[in-house]
Amino acid sequence: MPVCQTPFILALDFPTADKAIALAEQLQPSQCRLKVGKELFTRAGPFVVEALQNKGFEVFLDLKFHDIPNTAAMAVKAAAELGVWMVNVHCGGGLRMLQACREVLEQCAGGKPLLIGVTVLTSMERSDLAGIGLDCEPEQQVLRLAGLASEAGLDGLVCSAREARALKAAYPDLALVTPGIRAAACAADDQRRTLNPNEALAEGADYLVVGRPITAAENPAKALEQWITQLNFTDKTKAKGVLAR
Ligand SMILES: O=C(O)c1cc(=O)[nH]c(=O)n1[C@@H]1O[C@H](COP(=O)(O)O)[C@@H](O)[C@H]1O
Repeated sequence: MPVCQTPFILALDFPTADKAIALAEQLQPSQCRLKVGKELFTRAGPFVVEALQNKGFEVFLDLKFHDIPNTAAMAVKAAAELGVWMVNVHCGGGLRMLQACREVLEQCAGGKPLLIGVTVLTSMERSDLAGIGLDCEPEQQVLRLAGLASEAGLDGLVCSAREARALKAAYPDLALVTPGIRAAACAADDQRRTLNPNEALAEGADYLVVGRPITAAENPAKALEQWITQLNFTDKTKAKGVLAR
């Protein structure tokens, strides 16, 4: 049975380890997993990951590795050695990069992190894809990249919850990690493909990544509690083995 009892992953996009740890101290590992991303990790390094793990939290190391196969795979290995629960890589690195990342984990002794492929960032819409030479809807590109992730044997995908229904139909075994979660009253910020938490679960999302709507609240711990109370997730977590490690 996993420690965490909800699908929430809280994005700790803070400039210092002190701020991230201070918030974690107000939360329980049963309420959410914690995500350490580029800003916090670049400033605080592995120390902050270890500090959060020592408080009992499962950590998603969100560094979105995207490089030549060997470099990306060695970075994934380093993440595994930190004992993180989940790590992500960009599917845009291509099939050989994804395979190298999956293969390196097979050689790791001990607990392996879930290896998750980022498809199309939730901040992007059709016009952004046009700007990088892709003349298609985000969902088409997401499905194309999901095919690579599935072929490479990854555990899941980062996508918008808007694509979750189509992805679950095509790739039922892949866990869907969905950022861009916004309650009706929240600002979208730089997100473009958003959905509210209950809609996201109804569409098939397995994990809900939320940052600013909770971390920028006056009382983030209280805000998280409210988000949990308003969520219809009981049946889903009981039914789904995917929420276990
Ligand atoms: O991989 C991610 O976590 C991620 C992928 C993606 O497509 N979109 C996305 O927003 N994220 C991350 O999810 C978090 C969303 O934060 P908020 O927009 O503040 O809720 C940020 O830490 C992003 O880096």
